[in-house]
Amino acid sequence: MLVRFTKMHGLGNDFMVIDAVSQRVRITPKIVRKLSDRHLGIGFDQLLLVEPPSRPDMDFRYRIYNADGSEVEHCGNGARCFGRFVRERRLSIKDEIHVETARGQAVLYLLPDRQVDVDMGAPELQPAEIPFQADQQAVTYSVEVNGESVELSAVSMGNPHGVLVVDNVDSAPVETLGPALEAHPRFPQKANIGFMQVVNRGEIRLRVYERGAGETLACGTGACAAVVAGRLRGLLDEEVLVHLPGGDLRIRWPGEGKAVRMTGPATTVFEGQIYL
Ligand SMILES: N[C@@H](CCC[C@H](N)C(=O)O)C(=O)O
Repeated sequence: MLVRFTKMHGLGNDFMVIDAVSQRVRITPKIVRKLSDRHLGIGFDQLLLVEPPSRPDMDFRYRIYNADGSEVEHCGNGARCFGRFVRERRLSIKDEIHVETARGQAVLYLLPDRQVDVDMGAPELQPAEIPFQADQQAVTYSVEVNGESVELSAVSMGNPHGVLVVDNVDSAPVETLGPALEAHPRFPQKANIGFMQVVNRGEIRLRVYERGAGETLACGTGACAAVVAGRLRGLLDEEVLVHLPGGDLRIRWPGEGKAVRMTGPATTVFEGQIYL
């Protein structure tokens, strides 16, 4: 089966995007792992599959697979690339696009200069919903890992995140604590782990060790989770500029029960065809 695809990225978090609206595609975890290989395949952090919606009030459904083949609930940078993709492939001419994800929905607003604004929905903070093992909801939790105790916030943006505050992201133990916390038993479905340095009340620096992909150049849901965690800890204002290794995202969160908004770029790199 010969399949057309587009290679895209959001601040260096890169994607293979496949139109499953106008072509037939069968994706399995094994195929995703093969395609994600940066030496033997296309190479990407996530594969995005654009499908017809299952509900009449939605424009599309979009499925997300991590490089390790696991299917996940949400992807912020992917949502922006998805928005540009449906416009560039003329699957939609709308500036406001409603999309179903594995655990909810997102609304995308296409802006000039390849910028996309995304309504990411309200964060979930109840431990059982994240999921995170704790007796009751708290702003931070002490977690034993690698023989030490770390303080983290647990937030779901549809997908699970743990967020640590560090003095300096450049020297943060992302390579050691990242994988250990990603697979920590208190995150029964694993988690994305963010390391946040607060620059001031309107600016943070962030590195994210992503579940199923390792450290990426940017993580959209990770940026939203970090701002939510920083706001809950009283460290940040409503609008925050998030500096990631691949570039900047603007995140806005008015507070509990309200949706998080994320604005940033989406870039097309090339188009191709591959036998699956
Ligand atoms: N890169 C993404 C998040 C992709 C999914 C994540 N690795 C997970 O397993 O939840 C983003 O930009 O949000």
